[in-house]
Amino acid sequence: METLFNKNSHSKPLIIAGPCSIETPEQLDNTVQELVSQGINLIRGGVWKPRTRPGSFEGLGSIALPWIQEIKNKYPVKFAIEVASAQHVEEALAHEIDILWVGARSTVNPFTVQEIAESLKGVNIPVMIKNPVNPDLSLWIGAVERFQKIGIQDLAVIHRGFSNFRDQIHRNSPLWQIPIEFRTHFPDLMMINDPSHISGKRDLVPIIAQKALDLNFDGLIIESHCNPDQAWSDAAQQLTPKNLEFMLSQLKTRKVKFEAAEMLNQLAEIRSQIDQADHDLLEALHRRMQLVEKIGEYKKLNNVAVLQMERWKEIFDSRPKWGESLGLNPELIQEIFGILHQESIRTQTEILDKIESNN
Ligand SMILES: O=C(O)C(=O)C[C@]1(C(=O)O)C=C[C@@H](O)C=C1
Repeated sequence: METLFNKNSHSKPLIIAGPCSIETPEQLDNTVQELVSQGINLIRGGVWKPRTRPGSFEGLGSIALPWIQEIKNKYPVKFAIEVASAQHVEEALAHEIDILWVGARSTVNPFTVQEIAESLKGVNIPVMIKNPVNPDLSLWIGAVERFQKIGIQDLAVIHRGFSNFRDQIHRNSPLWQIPIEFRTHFPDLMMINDPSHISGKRDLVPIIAQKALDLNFDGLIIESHCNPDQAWSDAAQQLTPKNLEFMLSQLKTRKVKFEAAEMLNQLAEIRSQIDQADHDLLEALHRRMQLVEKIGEYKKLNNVAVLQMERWKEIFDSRPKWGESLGLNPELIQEIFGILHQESIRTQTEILDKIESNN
């Protein structure tokens, strides 16, 4: 079966672009015309828009669907929209929509995901699943599994970032470690980045998009509008098709792997040094834990509390400084020692409890 989301059939990142929301037939036509002239043939456009608060533009709904059909008759494009219910799916299929996506607010709800998946039983259509709004890897994995179980094979996922309370920079925090970990579970699934929703402002879009390519994402879904400042939704983050074209021309695509033999030799050499450094690190860690256990026994013998705030504070203050003088990021060192201290407490508590129960 021919699939759209096949990692091996795309040499360049897959680009999906289009307006946040479909507003008028003219806005849709003008935007698509410009995108097509740049060679973009996968178009996105919001029809039903789940908004955080009432009063924001929630999409035109069903009346926009025939406009999409007209656009598809006029231009050689495939069209993607968001669906959030079985009813949406039915209407989208009736209007020959080519690609569906499940939004971040739907992915959080297994009932909704299941409903959408079941409405697609026996249908051969590409589906993209956005990460849930909250940073919950299992929910994202679960959503993919629900579609796989129903038999949907042409699947991709979209990393659109996660809701946050105080991230001053991003609209949705990228928390890159989550999509990276996701990929360890589904290495063959295409992972598409959505720099528009992560950044929330157009100046930041290229930076996020480049970071995604540096991390080997397979594609980008980007909001583009013929007149972004007048957009009915997400005005601050949409790019004109011209700006999008410029941005795409500036992005550097990276090779997935080292290829040349000489590079591979050098890489193998440096990696073996890393192996040695990691080994040293683990031995040092082992030594530290043995000393911590020794103090644990001593604390038990003398009936002294596990937590020693003064000493801990001294460590917490000094280690980041030591690290910094070696050129290491002090915040990282603080985090590492925080984890080590938790482990010391756990180990020593175990020692104290164990000896006590033997008495
Ligand atoms: O110095 C001690 O008392 C220890 O047990 C070691 C250690 C540590 O991990 O460095 C562990 C627990 C204390 O709160 C302070 C420090």
